Amino acid sequence: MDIRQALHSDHFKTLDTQGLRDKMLVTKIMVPGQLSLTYSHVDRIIVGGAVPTDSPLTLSGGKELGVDYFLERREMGVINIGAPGRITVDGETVELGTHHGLYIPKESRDVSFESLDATKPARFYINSTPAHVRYQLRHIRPEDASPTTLGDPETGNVRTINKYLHTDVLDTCQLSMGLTQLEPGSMWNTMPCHTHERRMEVYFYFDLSEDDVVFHLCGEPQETRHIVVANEQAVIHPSWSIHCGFGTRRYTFIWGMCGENLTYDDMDFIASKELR
Ligand SMILES: O=C[C@H](O)[C@@H](O)CC(=O)C(=O)O
Ligand SMILES: [Zn+2]
Repeated sequence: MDIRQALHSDHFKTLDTQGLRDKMLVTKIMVPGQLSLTYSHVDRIIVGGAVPTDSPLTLSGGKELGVDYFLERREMGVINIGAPGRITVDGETVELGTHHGLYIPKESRDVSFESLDATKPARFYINSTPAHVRYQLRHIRPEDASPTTLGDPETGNVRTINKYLHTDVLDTCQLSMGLTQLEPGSMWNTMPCHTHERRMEVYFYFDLSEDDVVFHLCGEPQETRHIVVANEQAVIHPSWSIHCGFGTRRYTFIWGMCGENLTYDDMDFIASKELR
């Protein structure tokens, strides 16, 4: 696993472009035939992807976490952004179409990821966080994900926020996750932006062509920087950082949060004119 240390805002200020990318950007997520995981010291979130081709991919690596098996003391959220696939958790198989999600509870021992058709693989995006209670395995279909459409064409940010791992949908220990889809012609997400000192957040951008990018904004509100993000890359934010962006074209992203609370609306909004 790629290990990322936590980043202090004083250090953040001193970094150049490559330095920022090395600390915050995760580029190795969707690798055909592989399970790729990055471990962040920020609230110990694990971020990654599984792209099964000819054979199933199995979650292993308990040793790296100092436990007997991966989810011994963790929970996991998965959203499939590829073709249909299936996930088997301790003998129970769930078929996940495009944009279907799965919550896998603590103490799930055997977890494997498969594509229905190896030539059109599933692309499972994964977030996992420490957990201390075992809740229920749960399949979340896009229509279950509590959609809210907001924004305005005038401000270029018409988008639908789908909340997959959210208190209205299911119980989790600390992980929240959802998928936000922008309408054609809308390029901005999360503007006006916010921080939430109580939770860290990871943004994973996808549905971008080879030629398109997202200018992702991060940093303390009065000390912002941008990171140019390509398709299927993620940015890890400590809780002091804003997180928002604009694309060269519309895109979709998955957000995942963990920390002190599960209160989606617990955000401190920042007036755009206050940003520096
Ligand atoms: O804390 C919540 C997260 O930053 C996202 O859910 C915001 C988002 O999807 C959006 O405004 O487009
Ligand atoms: Zn946020």
